[in-house]
Amino acid sequence: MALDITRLSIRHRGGAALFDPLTLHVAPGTIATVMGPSGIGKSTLLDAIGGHLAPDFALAGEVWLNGKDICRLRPEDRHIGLIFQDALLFPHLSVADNLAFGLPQYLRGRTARRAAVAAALEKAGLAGLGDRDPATLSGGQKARAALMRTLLSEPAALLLDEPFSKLDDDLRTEIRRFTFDHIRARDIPALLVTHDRGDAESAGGTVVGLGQGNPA
Ligand SMILES: Nc1ncnc2c1ncn2[C@@H]1O[C@H](COP(=O)(O)OP(=O)(O)OP(=O)(O)O)[C@@H](O)[C@H]1O
Repeated sequence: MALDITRLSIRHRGGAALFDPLTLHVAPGTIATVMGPSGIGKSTLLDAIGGHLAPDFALAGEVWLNGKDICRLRPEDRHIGLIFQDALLFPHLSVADNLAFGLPQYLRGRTARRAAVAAALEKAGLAGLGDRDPATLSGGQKARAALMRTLLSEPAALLLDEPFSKLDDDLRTEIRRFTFDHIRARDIPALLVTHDRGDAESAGGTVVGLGQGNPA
């Protein structure tokens, strides 16, 4: 299923629009990149699509996913996965339990759930590390675990907010390839916010620049 954004704009209540209306088609298995100056509203755009827009912002336009306009749906009904700059793993859960947290409710039975987590750990190069405390993982291992947890929830689309910006150069290239390969393999649309040209080139999809004051 594609992600279709139609004339989306966000306004601070009582203020001007953050950026010119955005229209963007993101095909399944492709990664579109959103760039633009600091403060233009890139993270706020992802908040709006994910359903986490702060109440002091107002939204206009449409976001279509799975054949419906998701703008009025609760965040949990949108089935959108989020990946942030910090690999957000729960510190009080083991690595395996972190991944299990992403599993869909319909997957019943301890054996099936364990098998799904083991397969994901293996894919992420984390086999044997399931019992670890997340704090003992390296930066790259944390990033791969966080991605796997999100993918296990079977998102219909993925939003990535500067996901590689805290990784050093070698790791950045590796984790970027790992992340993009998995998105393509899942055949879901993804939207990437980044300041890095290399990220945008590696994503290989449409690149849009958010701007202000251009005629629509
Ligand atoms: N909760 C909030 N209430 C009021 N203004 C906010 C709130 N959150 C963000 N803003 C403002 O909204 C604008 C957009 O912020 P946002 O974080 O989306 O920008 P960005 O393009 O992601 O920036 P950066 O590239 O620096 O991360 C900024 O001017 C910011 O100060």
